[in-house]
Amino acid sequence: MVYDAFVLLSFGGPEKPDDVMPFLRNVVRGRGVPEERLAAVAEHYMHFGGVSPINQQCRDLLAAVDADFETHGVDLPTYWGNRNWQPMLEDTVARMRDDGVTSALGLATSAYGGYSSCRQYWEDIDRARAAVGPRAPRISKLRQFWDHPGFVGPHVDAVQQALEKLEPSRRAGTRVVFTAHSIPVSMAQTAGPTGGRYTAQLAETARLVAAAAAPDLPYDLVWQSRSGPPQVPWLEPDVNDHLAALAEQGVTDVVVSPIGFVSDHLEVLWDLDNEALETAQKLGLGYARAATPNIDPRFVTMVRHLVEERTQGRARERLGTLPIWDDCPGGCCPAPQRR
Ligand SMILES: CC1=C(CCC(=O)O)c2cc3nc(cc4[nH]c(cc5[nH]c(cc1n2)c(C)c5CCC(=O)O)c(CCC(=O)O)c4C)C(CCC(=O)O)=C3C
Ligand SMILES: [Fe+2]
Repeated sequence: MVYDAFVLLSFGGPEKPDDVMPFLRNVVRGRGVPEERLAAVAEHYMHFGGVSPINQQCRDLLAAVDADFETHGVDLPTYWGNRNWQPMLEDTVARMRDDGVTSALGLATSAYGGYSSCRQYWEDIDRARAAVGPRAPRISKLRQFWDHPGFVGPHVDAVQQALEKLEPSRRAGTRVVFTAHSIPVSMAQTAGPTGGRYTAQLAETARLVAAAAAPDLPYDLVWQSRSGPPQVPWLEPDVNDHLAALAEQGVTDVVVSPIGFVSDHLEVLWDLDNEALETAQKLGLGYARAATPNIDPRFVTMVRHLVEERTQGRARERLGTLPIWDDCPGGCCPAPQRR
C-alpha cells in the first residue's frame, strides 16, 4: 500500500467560552449524559477560561511529527482533525481531497482498544469520508500503542520525576496510582475481539511502567473522570475513593500517573491536579502527579516508527505480550446502545 498523507485524529476541545456548551453537546450526542453532569463539566472548562489545552497539544504534536518526518525523510504531508470540535475531521478530509490525497495513515491520540479509544475513531473516519463523498481519501488507522517503548518510556521517566518530588524518607509508605478514563462496565466487557481489552492493556502498561520506574513500590490501577447516568455501572474504583482507601491502609504518599492519556489535557488538569490533589490534601497524603508523554521526543519518534511499520515493514517495537494487529477485527468494540 502506498500512502500519501498522515492525519492526527483527536478528541477536540473548546478554545473559547462560547465553544464550551456546543462542544459538550457534540461529545455526548445520543449518550444519555445528565444535564447536571454537563453543567458541572462546563464549569471545569470555565475554570480554564473556556479553553481546553488539548487542541494546542495536538498542534504541538503535529508540528513535532512534521519536523521529525522532515529530518528522517518521511515525505508525507500532515493533517489534523477532531471528533468533537474544530478542526472537525470532515473539514480536514475535504481539505485532503482538495490537496489530492488518496490514501492516508491516521494516528488516534489514544493508546488503547475499546469503543471510545479506538472504534469510535474508525467511526469518525467513516462519517467524515461519507460526508466528503466519492473522492474522499482512504484513511487507515495506525495500531494501538499501549506497550510501545515510545509511550511507556516517557511515562516511566515521569513517574520517577514525580517520585523525586516526594519526601525520600517516606518512600516505604508511597504508592504508585495509575489512572485511566473510566468507561461503562459493558463497554469494558466488549472491548476487543474477546472482551476486556481496554482493562487488560491498561494493566499491562501499568505493569511495564511500574517495573521500570519503581520496582520496589506497590501500585494500583484505578479510574477517573466518570461520566454517564448514575444507574449505569462504570469501572471502579474512582481515584478519589481509592486515595481515601489508601490513607485508611496507612499509605503516606502517592504518585498519580495518568497512563490512560497521551497529553496533559483537561481531564488531567482538572480531575487530577485539582480534584484528586484536593482529596489527597484532605487526607493528609503527599501527592505528586506524573506527566503524560505530550511531545517527548521518544513519543514523536514512535509516531514515525508506527508509520514506518506500515510503509517500510519496520519491525514492531513492543514491550508487552497481549495480541496486536494493524486493522481491528470487524465487529470488535461495538458502540454502546444509543438513547
Ligand atoms: C476512554 C475515554 C478517553 C480516552 C481515550 C481518548 O482520548 O479518546 C476519553 C478521553 C477524553 N475525554 C474528554 C472529555 C470528555 N469525555 C466525556 C465523556 C466520556 N468520555 C468517555 C471515554 C473516554 N474519554 C466516555 C465513555 C464518555 C461518556 C460519553 C461518551 O460515550 O462519549 C465528556 C462529556 C462530559 C462528561 O465528562 O461527562 C467530556 C467533556 C477529553 C477532552 C479533554 C480536554 O478537553 O482537554 C478526552 C481526551
Ligand atoms: Fe472522555
